Amino acid sequence: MPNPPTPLVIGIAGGTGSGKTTVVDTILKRVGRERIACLPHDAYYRDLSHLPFEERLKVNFDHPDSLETDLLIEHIHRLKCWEAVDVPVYDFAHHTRTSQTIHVEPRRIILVEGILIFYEPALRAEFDVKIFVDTDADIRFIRRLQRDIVERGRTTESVIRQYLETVRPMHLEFVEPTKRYADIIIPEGGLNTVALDMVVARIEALLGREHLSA
Ligand SMILES: Nc1ncnc2c1ncn2[C@@H]1O[C@H](COP(=O)(O)OP(=O)(O)O)[C@@H](O)[C@H]1O
Ligand SMILES: O=c1ccn([C@@H]2O[C@H](COP(=O)(O)O)[C@@H](O)[C@H]2O)c(=O)[nH]1
Repeated sequence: MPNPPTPLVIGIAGGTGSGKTTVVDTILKRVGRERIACLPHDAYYRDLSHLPFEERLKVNFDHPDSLETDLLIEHIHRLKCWEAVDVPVYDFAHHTRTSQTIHVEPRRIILVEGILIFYEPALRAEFDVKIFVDTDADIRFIRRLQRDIVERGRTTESVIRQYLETVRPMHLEFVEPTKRYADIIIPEGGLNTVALDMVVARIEALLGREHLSA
């Protein structure tokens, strides 16, 4: 029996609200969920249940230290060795890790998504393909405002305050500069069908070649 091929690891970065999740969803739909293992960096936010709720609100969630990146790297290594992993489930309304996990089986393609995934060299080195979703800040802010109120239990005032105090300055310091590491930059995110056609075709070509040589 030949050894199974090492999975291909694709990183999808970009600012908050840029359309990363939409890009991931499109790839899952078009390539097939059964062929892809997904790891959102968001799931690896540190648990803040030891802090009173008021203190949690003061945390800078856009600084690289707020995420347990070592655990994400460990999970990528295990998936690359064809071992399953249990991914934490993060609660954005309470800023805590829940007691649940999501069991992720190893697949030929590993998709990793997050605002800061190209920042730390050790994580950046894991990616075979690096994609940056590039969307203007005003559009990203409007999308975030709508999403955080509907899905993350926030008020308009809290979204604006957080954006001005931490999200925007951290984006300029830690996210935007990592665009230079990208192999592919997708303007306007998940509905850019021309760019997504090219990414999907590349993945299909890789999987197809394996199928033919199997
Ligand atoms: N190209 C687009 N045009 C319009 N709305 C979009 C587009 N891409 C994403 N959205 C919407 O914007 C919001 C944020 O997108 P999402 O993919 O979750 O961004 P991210 O994962 O980068 O934070 C979602 O409500 C999504 O439906
Ligand atoms: O407890 C938390 C943890 C994170 N955030 C914010 O989430 C975004 C990243 O998620 P996207 O889906 O890429 O928007 C980041 O900007 C953090 O500020 C939070 O608000 N609360």
